[in-house]
Amino acid sequence: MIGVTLDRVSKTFGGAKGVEEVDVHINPGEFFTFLGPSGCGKTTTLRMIAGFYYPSDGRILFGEHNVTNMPPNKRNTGMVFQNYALFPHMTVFENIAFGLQVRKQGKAEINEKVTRAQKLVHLDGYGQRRIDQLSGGQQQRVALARALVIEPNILLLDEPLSNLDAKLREETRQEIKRLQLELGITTIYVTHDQSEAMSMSDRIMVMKDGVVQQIGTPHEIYNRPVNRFVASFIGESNLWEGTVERLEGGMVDVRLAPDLRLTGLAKNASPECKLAVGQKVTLSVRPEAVREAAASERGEANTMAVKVLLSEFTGISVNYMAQAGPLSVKAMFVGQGHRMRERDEEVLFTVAPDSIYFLE
Ligand SMILES: Nc1ncnc2c1ncn2[C@@H]1O[C@H](COP(=O)(O)OP(=O)(O)OP(=O)(O)O)[C@@H](O)[C@H]1O
Repeated sequence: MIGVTLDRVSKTFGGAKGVEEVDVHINPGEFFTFLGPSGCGKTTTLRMIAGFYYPSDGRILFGEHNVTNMPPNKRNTGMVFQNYALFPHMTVFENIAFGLQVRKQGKAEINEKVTRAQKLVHLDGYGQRRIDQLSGGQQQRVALARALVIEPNILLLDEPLSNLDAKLREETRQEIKRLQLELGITTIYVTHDQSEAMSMSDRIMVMKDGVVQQIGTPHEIYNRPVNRFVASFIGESNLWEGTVERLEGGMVDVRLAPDLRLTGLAKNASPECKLAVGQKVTLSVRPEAVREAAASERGEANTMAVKVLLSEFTGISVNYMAQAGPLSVKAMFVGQGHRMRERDEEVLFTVAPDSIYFLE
């Protein structure tokens, strides 16, 4: 198992910015994801690791080994592309065997390795099928087997699930995770789908406009986003703007409207957010952190009277869009105990101080 280091790696395309100074170390055996919207630079970064692009600046290391200018076929990476890039008129066996034949391995060895790879992705017995006789999910597994059969040091996956329907996507994502845990292979995964990133990754690198925004575990990124972009891109969040009114004993009071003030903990602030009296800040509150308050809690700190604009039942939760004065409030109640409120009903909502996160 080896790790991957990107040492201030940049890529420009004829003067246009691709990615800027990506600086990260991916640990041996780690499942690491590049996450961000279209055009943020995740594919460009992956392609530099594969060797399809060379960086304009910076260094790429596999373990201690500098591979910055090494051609792709010397890097021993296995790659799965969004469109799989399989040979449609060839059989499953021939597709999986291709990389081994290029490496001039013996027939018996190829047979054995391909059979093992087919088993690994649950395609035993499919060797003689042609690719165009397979479902999308099966094709995806052929692409995975083809990447793994060469026993790569690093597995690179570029949006491998985006051509699958929702149910198959879910199954295949568990399948990829199972394989990765079984093989313990260092894996770099590219996606724009935050739920995919959250459920599969050891760590995530969130990117925007070619620039890394945050690197952390799913838990850190979800609970301690560094800025508004990360907070709104990863899951849902209420983002409320206000002014710090009081800062005392580790507590922060923020005025959001003439008759609405919320109190949070000063320690729950992103590194970029400097809390000071008079300072404008953004409060990030996850919908599932909003709770319904009892009538007896009216007037207490952090309790707000809201008017329901929209309520929906999803099977798992009841979701609300509501209004508290000028503030839009998204809330989510999970579980059976909640009585669903109708449009225009007045309800009391409350937010625990420790579930408020302060952003710049
Ligand atoms: N070969 C290229 N020539 C010129 N510009 C490029 C090239 N490849 C990427 N870019 C530019 O670099 C930036 C990053 O693109 P990249 O494909 O890495 O983004 P991405 O996050 O993978 O997006 P997507 O999910 O749409 O593939 C974009 O502005 C893109 O237009």
